[in-house]
Amino acid sequence: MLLTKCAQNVIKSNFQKAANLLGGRRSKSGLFQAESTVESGASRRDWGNRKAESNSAIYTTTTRAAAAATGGGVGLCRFYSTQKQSTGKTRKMVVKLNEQERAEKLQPLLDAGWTLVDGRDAICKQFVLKDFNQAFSFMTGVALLAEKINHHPEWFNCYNKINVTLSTHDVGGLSSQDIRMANYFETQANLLK
Ligand SMILES: C[C@H](O)[C@H](O)[C@H]1CNC2=NC(N)=NC(=O)C2=N1
Repeated sequence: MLLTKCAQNVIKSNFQKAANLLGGRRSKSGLFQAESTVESGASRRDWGNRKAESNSAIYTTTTRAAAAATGGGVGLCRFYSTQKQSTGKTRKMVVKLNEQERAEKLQPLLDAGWTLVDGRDAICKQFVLKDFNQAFSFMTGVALLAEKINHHPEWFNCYNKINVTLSTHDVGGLSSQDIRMANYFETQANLLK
C-alpha cells in the first residue's frame, strides 16, 4: 500500500509526538530510545564496571507500522524491556537478595559450609572429590546447569579439589540464581557421598 507523502508525514509527526511523550531521546543513529534503566551484564572481563546500556528492544505493532510507513525505521521508538545478553539469551531479571531471603535461603547454605567472601557480596566453598575424574565430571554436571539457567560459577579446580565462588555480576551481589546454583552444588555433592 503506497502511502502518499502527506500521509507519511502525518504518521511521522504523530509518531514523533508519541516518542516525545515516552521521554524518548534521539540517538545518534536517529532512532528514538527510551532512557534505559536496565543495567546489562557487560562482558565477563569488565563485570566490575557495568555500563548502563541496553541492547534489546520490543517494537510495538504501532511503531513497526509507523516505521514501515515512514520508510523503515527513522524515528522508530525503541522500548527497553528485558535484558538481551550478548549471547542472544534473554536473561530473567534478577535482583539482590533482601534480608529476609538471606535469613531464609542463604543461612542453610552457610550451615552447610558455604562462607561469605570478604569484601564481596558472594559465597564460596571448597569441594573435595575422590580424584580428578570425579571432580571434572562433577564440574561438567554443574556446567550444564550453568548454561541452562545462564548463570555461571567462578571456580578453580586443582586435581580433586574445586574452589567455588558464587555471585551475580549483573546485580553486583547475591541473587536467587546463586542460591539455586549453590543448592545444586550441594545436591550433586551429596549424591557422591
Ligand atoms: C551475557 C550473559 O548472559 C550474562 O553476562 C550472564 C552470564 N552468566 C552470569 N553468571 C553470573 N554468576 N553472574 C551474572 O551476572 C551472569 N550473567
